[in-house]
Amino acid sequence: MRIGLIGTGSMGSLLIDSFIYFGAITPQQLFISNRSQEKLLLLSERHEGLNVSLNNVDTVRSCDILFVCVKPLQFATLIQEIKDHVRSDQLLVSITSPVQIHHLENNLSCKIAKVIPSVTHKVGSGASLVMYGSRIQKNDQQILHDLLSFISKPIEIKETQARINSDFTSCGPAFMSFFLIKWIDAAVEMTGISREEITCLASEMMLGTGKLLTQGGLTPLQLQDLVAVPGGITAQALSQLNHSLDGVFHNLITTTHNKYVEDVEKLNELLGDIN
Ligand SMILES: NC(=O)C1=CN([C@@H]2O[C@H](COP(=O)(O)OP(=O)(O)OC[C@H]3O[C@@H](n4cnc5c(N)ncnc54)[C@H](O)[C@@H]3O)[C@@H](O)[C@H]2O)C=CC1
Ligand SMILES: O=C(O)[C@@H]1CCC=N1
Repeated sequence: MRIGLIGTGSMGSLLIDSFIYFGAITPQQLFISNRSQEKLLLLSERHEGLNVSLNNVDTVRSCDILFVCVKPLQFATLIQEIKDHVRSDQLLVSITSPVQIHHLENNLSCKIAKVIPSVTHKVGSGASLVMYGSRIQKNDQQILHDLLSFISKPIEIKETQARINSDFTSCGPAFMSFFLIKWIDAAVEMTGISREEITCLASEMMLGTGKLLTQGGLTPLQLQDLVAVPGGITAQALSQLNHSLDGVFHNLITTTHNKYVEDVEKLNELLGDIN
């Protein structure tokens, strides 16, 4: 199987590194291109045998599955460039939530899938969100599922729920890190503990919490109740947090969804059928 990847920015590069590191594919099976050369050179240095090009059409012509890892508003130019070169037997995988499957099926003759990855795949962890277009066969689903399983836990979702799901899976690591940064800042400022020491403890705590939720058979509520015994320190702090965080998550979801709708509207204009 030959894999193509266009757009070797942060997520494209992470997918390349992870697919190779976790043994999904060899560098020789990968054909990649990017608008600028610098990131391609860095990837070539890391992975001997990788096939690199500055020409996206070379990438399209060389592969069976093509990952498109450019930003939403960069799709129109790219589609214009590759649309006459894709084949009906090829599978194109887009990794960004606002570009809709119908935008791609309207403009490209190949099979289309949408996968929202996560930075957590760098360590072979986290869920990848998978959505299939109308031309996808059972066999294509199996191939994509097997490939993603090397680096993640693939979960099929409805495209209408891509935003809320990726709020958790792909924005989530940034949200959780933001929460930790604020908490660590306060700890350093108020107690004088070293940032390195408390960051190390906080990271171990996040790992352990994640394991309890994924492997330890606990729901978040059960976990909370195990720690927050009535009348204890945690229970008191949680009551304060509950008060302080009132409305925060509704605002968070409103913000991600408003930005998503804004992007989809721009894409509807840009990706109406391109002739
Ligand atoms: N960063 C994350 O955690 C996640 C990102 N995504 C999605 O991945 C997409 C890419 O994000 P990043 O990698 O962070 O962006 P980025 O800006 O780092 O990478 C985009 C790359 O595409 C290249 N590019 C743009 N137009 C091109 C073209 N016509 N031909 C060839 N290369 C072209 C750029 O030179 C750049 O290297 C975004 O749409 C984002 O929503 C999805 C899930 C998670
Ligand atoms: O929906 C997306 O495309 C993104 C990238 C990070 C989170 N969500």
